[in-house]
Amino acid sequence: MKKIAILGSTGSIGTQTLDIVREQGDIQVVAMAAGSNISLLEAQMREFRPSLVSVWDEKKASELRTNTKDLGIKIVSGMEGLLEVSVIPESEILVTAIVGMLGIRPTIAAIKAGKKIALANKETLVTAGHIIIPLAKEYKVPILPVDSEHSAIFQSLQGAGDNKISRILLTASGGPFRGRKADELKNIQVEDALKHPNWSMGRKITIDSSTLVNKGLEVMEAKWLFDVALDQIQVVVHPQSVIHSAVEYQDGAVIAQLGTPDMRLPIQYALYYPERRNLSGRRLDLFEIADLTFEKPDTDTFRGLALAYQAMEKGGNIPTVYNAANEKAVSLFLDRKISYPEITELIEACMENAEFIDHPDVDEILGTEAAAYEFIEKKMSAK
Ligand SMILES: NC(=O)C1=CN([C@@H]2O[C@H](COP(=O)(O)OP(=O)(O)OC[C@H]3O[C@@H](n4cnc5c(N)ncnc54)[C@H](OP(=O)(O)O)[C@@H]3O)[C@@H](O)[C@H]2O)C=CC1
Ligand SMILES: CC(=O)[C@@H](O)[C@H](O)COP(=O)(O)O
Ligand SMILES: [Mn+2]
Repeated sequence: MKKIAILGSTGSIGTQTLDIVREQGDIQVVAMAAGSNISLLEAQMREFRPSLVSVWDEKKASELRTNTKDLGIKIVSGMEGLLEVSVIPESEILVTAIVGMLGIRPTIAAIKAGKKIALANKETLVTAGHIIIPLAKEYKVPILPVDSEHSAIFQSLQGAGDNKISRILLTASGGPFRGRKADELKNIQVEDALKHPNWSMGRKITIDSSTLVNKGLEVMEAKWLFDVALDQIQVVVHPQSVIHSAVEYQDGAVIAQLGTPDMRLPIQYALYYPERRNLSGRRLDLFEIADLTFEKPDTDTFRGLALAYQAMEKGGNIPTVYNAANEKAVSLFLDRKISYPEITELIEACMENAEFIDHPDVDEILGTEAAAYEFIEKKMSAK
C-alpha cells in the first residue's frame, strides 16, 4: 500500500487525486487538509478514513469534529494543522494541491521530513524555488511535477541519459480571450474569464490561464524544476491543448507528451513514477482532432506573460511580488472589486514599487507578500 497525504483534498486536483486512489485501489490516504468545504471533507473522511485531517479555520474544524465524532479522526486547524498533515510519519508522498504561497511552509516541512512531493502548487516554486530545489537535493527528496506541462516535460525527459536539453517547448492554450486586443478586454466579466477552452480547473488558475499569468508562473516553475535558463524556454500557443509540452534535445530531436485534457494522468504519473498504470477515460483520437496549430503568444495584449519575464530577469523577491500581487488581484477580480485589466495593472504597479531583496529567506518572501497586499489595499482604499 502506498501512503499519501493531500493538501487541498476538496479542490480540483485534490478530488482528482482521490479519483486515482479509488481507481487504483492500492493507495491509502493517511491525512488530508482543506480550506472551508467541510461537507465535502466529511464525505471524504467517511470514504477514505485518514487518521488526520486539517481545516484552515478553527471554527469550521470544531464543527467538523462535532459532525464526525463517530469516526474518531484527529482534526487540526490553521498553519499548524497544514504542517502536521505535511509531515505525518506514515505518509510517503505529499500531494501539494492547495492554491498559492500558503504552500511554501508545508512543502519545506515535508521535504525536511523526507516526503516525496507531488507538486501541483506552482506558486510555491515560483516564490521559493531557490530554497525548495536545493533543500530537496539536500534531503534527496524528488519533486514530482503534477502541472500538466511540467509532467509532459518530465515524461519527455525519461530515458534521455546524458542528452542535454536544448530547449523546452512550453505549450499554452492561449485562454478564452486568445486573438483579442487590449480594448476588447476592458469589459470582461468573471463568468467570461472562468470559461477555459479546454480544462476544468479551480477558479484562481482558470483566471490565471486567461491572463497568461499561468504561463508566466509555469515558465518560472520550469526553470526551477528542469534547471534551464530563461532563453531555453519557448512558450508556444497551441489552442487545442493536445501537446502538453515538449523537449528539444541537442541533436534537434523533439520529444513531446500528448493526451486528452485530463489531469488524472499527470497526477497518477507523479504518484506511481516511474511506473505507468492503466487509467480509465477517453483516449486521444488524432483523426477527431485533425488539426494541431501553433502561434506566438501576444505579450503586448497579455501583459501577464511579459511581466513574468521582467520578474524573472530582476530575480530576488520580484517573482514573489509578481505572484503575490496576482493572487491578491485575482481574488479582488473574483469578488468583482476590480476590472479585468486591473489584474495586470496591479501586478505591474506592485513590481514597480517593490523593495528589492536578493536571495530572500522564507520570512522575507512572506514579508514581500504582505507588502504587496498592503500596497494593493492602499490603492483600493484610495480609489
Ligand atoms: N486544477 C488544475 O487542473 C491544475 C491546478 N494546478 C495547481 O494546483 C493548485 C490547486 O489548484 P486547484 O485544484 O485548481 O484549486 P482549487 O481551488 O480547486 O482547490 C484548492 C484547494 O485548496 C484548499 N484550500 C484553500 N485555502 C486553503 C487553506 N487556507 N488551507 C487549506 N486548504 C486550503 C481548498 O479547500 P476548500 O475548497 O475546502 O476551501 C481546495 O481543497 C494550484 O496551485 C494550481 O495552480 C496546476 C495544474 C492544473
Ligand atoms: C491543466 C494545467 O496544467 C493548466 O495549468 C493548464 O495548462 C492551463 O492552461 P493554459 O494556461 O495553457 O491555458
Ligand atoms: Mn499547467
